[in-house]
Amino acid sequence: MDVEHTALEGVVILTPARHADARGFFSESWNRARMAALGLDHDFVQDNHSLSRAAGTVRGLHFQRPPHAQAKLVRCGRGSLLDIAVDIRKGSPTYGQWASAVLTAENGRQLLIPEGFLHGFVTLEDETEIIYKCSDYYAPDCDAAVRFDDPDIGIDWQLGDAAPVLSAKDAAAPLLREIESPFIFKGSRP
Ligand SMILES: Cc1cn([C@H]2C[C@H](O)[C@@H](COP(=O)(O)OP(=O)(O)O[C@H]3O[C@H](C)C(=O)[C@H](O)[C@H]3O)O2)c(=O)[nH]c1=O
Repeated sequence: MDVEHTALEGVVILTPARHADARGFFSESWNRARMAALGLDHDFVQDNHSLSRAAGTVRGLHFQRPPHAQAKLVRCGRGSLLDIAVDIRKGSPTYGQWASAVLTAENGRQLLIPEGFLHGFVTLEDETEIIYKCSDYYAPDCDAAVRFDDPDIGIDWQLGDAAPVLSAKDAAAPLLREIESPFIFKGSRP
């Protein structure tokens, strides 16, 4: 499996091996022992899968507050998307900074996002499906969001002049500076 680190500590781009043959390919999209051997283990308990019909759909920037904070392992099942992580760990040297990866059904790339980060994505083509593992269960009372277009974060969503397809919840989300992040930076991983 190929492992590519990003500017955000703990946010990692993974590309599992694909075994191609005349029928197509086979890939172990997640192997807990292999992730543990890389020091990237998380106790995932829930798989999510969503379909976005139109290119230019933005979902995010979301997180769940403790005690139900979630690490996520994100991949694209159909189409293509730009996946985004934003560091909101207070005291982090990269607080408010973002990292991205283009995930497509073709490239098989995945983005690992630890607890303490916002997650969002924009679809790059119609009929895009995202599939991702979460390290805690859905907890609506802990569900939280930050504006996708927060100028202090300054994400390039590659939308050009087009307005995104956005949920009412996401359109009404606060700016990062308007929330109190519940996450504290604990220094580099051991
Ligand atoms: C997240 C979630 C949602 N739902 C229900 C609640 C709503 O009835 C419906 C749509 O929920 P929402 O509009 O929050 O879905 P997204 O906008 O795709 O939100 C997700 O998108 C960003 C990118 C994420 O990383 C999070 O997993 C999550 O916030 O699914 C569930 O039943 N279980 C769940 O785990």
